[in-house]
Amino acid sequence: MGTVFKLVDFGCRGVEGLNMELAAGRCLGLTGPSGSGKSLLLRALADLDPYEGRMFLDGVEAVRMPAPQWRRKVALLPAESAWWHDTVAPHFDALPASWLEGLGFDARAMEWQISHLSSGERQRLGLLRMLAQRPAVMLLDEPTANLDPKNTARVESLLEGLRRETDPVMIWVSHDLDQLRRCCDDIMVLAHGRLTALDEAAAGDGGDRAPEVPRL
Ligand SMILES: Nc1ncnc2c1ncn2[C@@H]1O[C@H](COP(=O)(O)OP(=O)(O)OP(=O)(O)O)[C@@H](O)[C@H]1O
Repeated sequence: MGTVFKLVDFGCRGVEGLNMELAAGRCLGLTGPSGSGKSLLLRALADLDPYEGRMFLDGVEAVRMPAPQWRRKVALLPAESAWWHDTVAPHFDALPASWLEGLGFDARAMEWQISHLSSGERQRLGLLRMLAQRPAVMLLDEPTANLDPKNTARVESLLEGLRRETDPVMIWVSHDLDQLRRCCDDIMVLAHGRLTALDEAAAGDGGDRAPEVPRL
């Protein structure tokens, strides 16, 4: 299977010189100290913030695609999702009932007032809204940060099922290393403007060496 998502000399606020290839179906875990730039990196990958260098999806460079089209394909789940209608339903064109149930909702959730949602409900519905776009690349910014263990398990299970069915690329930001070990193929640490494999970072082996180019 060919490369799906590729970064060449990619840089944004806080990260530079990033070269990476993520094949379809791969999930990259991304962790690092608070304020190290993980959210900013995801925003740049979604073409929501300025970046340097080049990024490609299935060989098509981002600059060759209208930004809204890129963002539908390379979709960001932000830590705080934005809502613009009064109720849930108008934010969705179509949503499989199994996904709704998988995250612990029933059809009545579609009628709920946005202003009445708990932070965990917003987070889970925000994830469903992103998934409903059927993106090729999912940029998940702490997707279970507001959730209890039961709902965390629901989210992990739904995403694992989708990985098996539709082969998206995922970049999953979290401070929970156990979660990243459960859900991701590889884990990298963002610190001081560079990405390092978790094992290397843990061994304090980063030194001044340039990080390996991950081909995942
Ligand atoms: N629009 C902005 N302009 C300037 N600086 C910003 C902007 N947004 C965030 N920052 C700063 O950039 C740094 C990285 O922020 P970012 O939100 O990416 O961190 P993070 O690694 O996701 O942190 P956390 O783990 O706490 O969520 C922080 O110091 C933050 O204050």
